[in-house]
Amino acid sequence: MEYLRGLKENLNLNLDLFNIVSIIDILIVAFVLYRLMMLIQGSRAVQLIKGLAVLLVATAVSSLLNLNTVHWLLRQAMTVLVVALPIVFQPELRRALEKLGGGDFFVRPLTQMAEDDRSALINEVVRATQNMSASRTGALIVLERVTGLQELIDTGIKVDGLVSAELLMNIFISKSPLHDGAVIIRGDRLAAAACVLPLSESRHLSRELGTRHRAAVGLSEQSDAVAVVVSEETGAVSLTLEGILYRRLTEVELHDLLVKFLKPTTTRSALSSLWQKR
Ligand SMILES: Nc1ncnc2c1ncn2[C@@H]1O[C@H](COP(=O)(O)OP(=O)(O)OP(=O)(O)O)[C@@H](O)[C@H]1O
Repeated sequence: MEYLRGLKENLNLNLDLFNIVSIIDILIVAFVLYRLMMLIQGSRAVQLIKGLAVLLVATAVSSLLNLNTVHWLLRQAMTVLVVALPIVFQPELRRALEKLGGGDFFVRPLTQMAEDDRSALINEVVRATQNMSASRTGALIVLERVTGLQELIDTGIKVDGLVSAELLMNIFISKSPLHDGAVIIRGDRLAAAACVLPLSESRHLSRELGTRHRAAVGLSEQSDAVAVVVSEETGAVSLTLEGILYRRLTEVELHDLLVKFLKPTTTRSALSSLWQKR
């Protein structure tokens, strides 16, 4: 009897411990996995993970159906892949480790920032845009949402400064060495300037639009980022999202679109966009 009571108490204690420790454990793993997915999104690694998932499922199915030869072949392929992966993805791995060490891993995406901070950032972008529009200063400002833009950030020059209208205007002044190309904003930081974006090949774009606008549309076709363009020729302000170009925006229209498009994403929509075709 005594023994049974002791066993029960022991079990209860272990169950209590299991609950708290397991929940913390699961939360940590979920957070790390989520951040890892955000990190690799938009990079070549996404395609690779999809390929690996297919291979894993095929291996499991072949084992279940006793397809011995197919199963053996798939297992050999997996072994070769595991050895080849660190070599092929060496740049991505290095970047991920650098990010982890540099603290970028924990940068809060724009869409998940506190509302006041996001609203302050939008105001700075709108203020810079209006000033540059009035002075006909060409500009291309990219705001990262869920898709990681690390590969594009790497094409430019690292800035890593707090976003302000003054900083943006300073970068795009025509004599500035950083004025050519795009700036990319990640969270509340201006990550890099002079970045090269992919050009859109769309035939639906007006002929009067040059490469600055094509670059903004191109980026928005390949990622979920928002890009704001100020035309050097006309001072007109445009915004792109998902391949759509919103042209000749007033200050209020630009502000409202930014508020709308940068509103917080749910984890579900973030994850579903991770698996969208690029
Ligand atoms: N692939 C690119 N990525 C980022 N920026 C680019 C890219 N291609 C061009 N640009 C920027 O666009 C500028 C050239 O703009 P261009 O006059 O061709 O475009 P536009 O759409 O007509 O704009 P604007 O109305 O300002 O003249 C370049 O100096 C450069 O700063």
